[in-house]
Amino acid sequence: MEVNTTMYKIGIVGCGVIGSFISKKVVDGTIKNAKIIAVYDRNLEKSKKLSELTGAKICNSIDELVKENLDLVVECASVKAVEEVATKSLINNKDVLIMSVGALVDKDLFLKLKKLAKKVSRKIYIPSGAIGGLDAIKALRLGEIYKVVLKTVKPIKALEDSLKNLGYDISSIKNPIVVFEGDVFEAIKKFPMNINVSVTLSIVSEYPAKVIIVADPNAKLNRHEILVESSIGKLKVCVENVPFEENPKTSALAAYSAVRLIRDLSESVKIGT
Ligand SMILES: NC(=O)C1=CN([C@@H]2O[C@H](COP(=O)(O)OP(=O)(O)OC[C@H]3O[C@@H](n4cnc5c(N)ncnc54)[C@H](OP(=O)(O)O)[C@@H]3O)[C@@H](O)[C@H]2O)C=CC1
Ligand SMILES: O=C([O-])CC(=O)C(=O)O
Repeated sequence: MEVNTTMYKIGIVGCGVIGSFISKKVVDGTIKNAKIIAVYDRNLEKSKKLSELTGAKICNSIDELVKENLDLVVECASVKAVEEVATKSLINNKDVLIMSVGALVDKDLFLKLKKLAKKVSRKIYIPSGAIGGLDAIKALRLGEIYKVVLKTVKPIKALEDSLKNLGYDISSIKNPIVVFEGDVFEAIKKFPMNINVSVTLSIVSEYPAKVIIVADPNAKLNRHEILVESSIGKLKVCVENVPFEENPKTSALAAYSAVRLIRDLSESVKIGT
């Protein structure tokens, strides 16, 4: 089914669990005809580790990485990194895949990047990440959408950093509690490492999601329950994701979805919406 047999040159910004997972899948051939050419992380040790695995050049800045001969830059660093990574990638004539989708809750930034991508004829890829059902929501969007709700239930350790920042006493949480209920704008501000999916959902539905976050001391999985109501029909999707051991904030599905997206770039058959 492959049509493009030229080598796809990839740069990675953020050498944490997602960056490492994508790199492993390039090295083991799951993503075919691709090579990791350059890596950058603010933590040099993590860059070195990925460089050892892939043979990629270690870059010392985003500026250095985007000057390399690349087809695609994969941002898997942080919400704060997105504007710089995406802007510089596009200006330097590279496609960009954004994992820290939360940054795009800023509509001005989203529209600015979209306009820039069009101007330079490059693409911005936003994977489904840790959720499912985006294919159906894209179609529902052609009707009228009037409700979008995301209820996320995560183990305490997945939410720990954000909860501490918000002043929660983690040790006192003995039963599942709602730690957030509000709109997508507030959700990503308070939980920037945990709820990127709410922004993906809002972008695809073009409707600001209502978000509920539950911290569950008994949970082992990251659960995302999605409800979309529209004039075309109702969609309910629930995913129960295995978290990464090395970073329990992140579901394995998020990394797999990026791997699948990159792999499918060279497929001639496209399935879903
Ligand atoms: N779209 C989705 O569905 C999902 C998105 N995500 C998001 O994807 C991103 C990557 O996730 P994950 O791999 O689990 O995260 P990790 O924390 O495992 O890795 C991120 C790496 O990027 C580094 N980093 C952060 N900011 C910068 C920067 N400005 N410049 C260079 N390096 C930087 C971090 O360094 P340091 O350790 O110093 O912070 C860390 O080494 C996160 O933003 C996460 O929230 C995660 C899950 C699902
Ligand atoms: O991996 C997940 O379950 C979701 C996540 O962290 C995010 O959306 O930021």
